[in-house]
Amino acid sequence: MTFKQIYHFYTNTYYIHLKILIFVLICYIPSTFAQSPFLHVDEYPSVNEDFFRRCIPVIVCNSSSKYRTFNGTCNNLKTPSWGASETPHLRLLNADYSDGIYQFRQQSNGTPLPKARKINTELFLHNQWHDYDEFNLLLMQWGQFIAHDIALLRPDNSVENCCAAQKLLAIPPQCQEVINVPIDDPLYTKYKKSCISFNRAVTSANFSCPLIPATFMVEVSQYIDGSQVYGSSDVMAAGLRSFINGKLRSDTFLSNQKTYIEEFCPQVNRKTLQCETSTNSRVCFQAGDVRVNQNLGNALLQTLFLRFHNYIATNLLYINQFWTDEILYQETRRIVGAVIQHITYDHYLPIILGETYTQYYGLFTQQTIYNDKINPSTSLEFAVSSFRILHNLIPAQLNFIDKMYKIPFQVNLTDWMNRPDLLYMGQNVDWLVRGLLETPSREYQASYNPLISNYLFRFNLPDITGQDLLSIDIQRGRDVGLPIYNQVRSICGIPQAKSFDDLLDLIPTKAVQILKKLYATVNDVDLHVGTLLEVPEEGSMVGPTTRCILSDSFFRYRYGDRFFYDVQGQPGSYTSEQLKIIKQINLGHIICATTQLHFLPLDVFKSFHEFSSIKWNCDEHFKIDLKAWRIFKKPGKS
Ligand code: HEM
Ligand SMILES: [Ca+2]
Repeated sequence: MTFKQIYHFYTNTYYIHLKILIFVLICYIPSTFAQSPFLHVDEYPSVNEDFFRRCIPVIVCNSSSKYRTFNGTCNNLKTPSWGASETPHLRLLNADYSDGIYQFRQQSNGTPLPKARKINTELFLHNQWHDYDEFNLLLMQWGQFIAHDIALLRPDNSVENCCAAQKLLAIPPQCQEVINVPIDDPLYTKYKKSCISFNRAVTSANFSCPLIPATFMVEVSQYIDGSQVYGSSDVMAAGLRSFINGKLRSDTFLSNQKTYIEEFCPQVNRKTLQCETSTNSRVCFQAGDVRVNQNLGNALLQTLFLRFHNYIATNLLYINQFWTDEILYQETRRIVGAVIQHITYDHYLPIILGETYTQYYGLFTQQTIYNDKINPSTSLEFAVSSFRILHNLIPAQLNFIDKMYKIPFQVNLTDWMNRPDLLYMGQNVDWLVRGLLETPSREYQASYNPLISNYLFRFNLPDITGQDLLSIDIQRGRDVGLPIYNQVRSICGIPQAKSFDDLLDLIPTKAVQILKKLYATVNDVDLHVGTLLEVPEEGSMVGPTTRCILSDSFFRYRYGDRFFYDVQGQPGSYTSEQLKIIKQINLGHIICATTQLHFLPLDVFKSFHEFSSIKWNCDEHFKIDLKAWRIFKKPGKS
């Protein structure tokens, strides 16, 4: 072939067609992955079908409804209870119990598993710790806010102190697995503390539906739908509404400087929610999620979203004066839910999982095509381990930062649990928002901070030594019968380890040496322990097994949600103008709309660097224009 012929060959029409074909294939592959990701979502999960057969009442759906139900029913019209509150979790793998039903699993050689607290002190607690330069605490806090949208597994607290119950002749079943403290514990031994109270989680039996093996229930709507703001039942939602102009009930008062109105979640009697009652504190908020008061950062985001709802409702009324309270409330709720989804998928997940990976997996930048075969329920592997891995980002302290960017004070997160009083004082809401924006996050690493590893809930318990969140997470995994680490590796396409040394592909040598001492075999290592030790994947914050389980869940919450904000062809799907507005909104818009902060970085999850970052004016860069929601005609009039 002469050069001319070669040139001609490569430029002739066949070749151009070939190039088009290759181009189409390249474009098509990612969307194929979107339907069939690495962990094949339809292949593995099992849910106790008996629950659906025996214990779910008949649900009648209105398929033309524009709005979600509060409990999540009727999202999937073929199986209306999928993703609903008070339905079981998915299990990606079968329950692992020594009796196949409910008793904690044992090691392969028949001995008990190593103590959860011992695992923490030997493997994790004394690791050096460091902060991220790149991301701030708002990123961590967003994670918890989302966790409360999709997961709630309640401990059975009908016995208050399970440690005290150990002395009873017949130990109540929910107290049978307290966290025993080793005699040489570096902290608790000093206080003569030998037991951390642990209440096993409620099962379907507590919902009059006893099943085998133990079946655990998600008590909130499992879709990302803002249920932490609105509630997961009709009764709860009604209790939070003002029934005036679409707004939520709130407590308002004049700010310290008497220049603006401060708005907060309404208050309840301290004893009714999980607020701490022993001190003189007086504030206890009510919101769509019972954990609203759990820590200051979470109570802060709940406050901002209450304010954001009322801000949007007020603006919608302004442009559609004839809208009733019901329309204003429902349309606002849809916008708030859409914004929460948008921030989660377009801003949060790309940081946690990696931008390329989320794109590849269909979690980022793609249009959502709803698939009614995808079960949107929360998996136990996700809720009890993989998403909790990000507990390692929680800081020990929170900074309050004033207008002059000075830090008037700092608090230990663990000193203010279930006690949101501080938010109510002075300009603390604004100061804490600034604190979360300006403080670097704790870096993803193989440990939790020493305060939540030792002093969790210290003021909410009879003794001031507190609890250990990492031990609780490990123990909770055993409580719900999570599969072992090695098995989860395997469903994620990572080679199953035949010996401890095979773990060296993902886990550092020093940690593998300690695992060898703690566990009898590699097939005994807890999921939470193995995944917390994994070194993060390039470009992502988490290790490969965690990334696999997180992606599986966020894929379900998106493609299995008929009301996902960009799904087309459903009653009330958004117009392209409305979608454009939703996609412009980030957490910065919400902060600007709900606080007295006037300047923000464009990317609010990134740490601010004095010399290299720019702050942008709220009025110019974070405005929300709702004119795409303007209706020109009154409904019912032609
Ligand atoms: C801000 C400080 C936080 C504190 C003090 C905290 C504390 C807790 C506690 C006490 C539990 C219940 C443990 C049990 O009894 O089993 C829990 C559960 C959980 N946490 Fe956190 N957490 C925080 C932040 C986060 C973050 C940043 C994430 C994820 C990004 C997260 C994800 C979860 C998940 C998924 C659950 C299980 C929810 C359920 O199914 O009930 N948390 N957390
Ligand atoms: Ca929800």
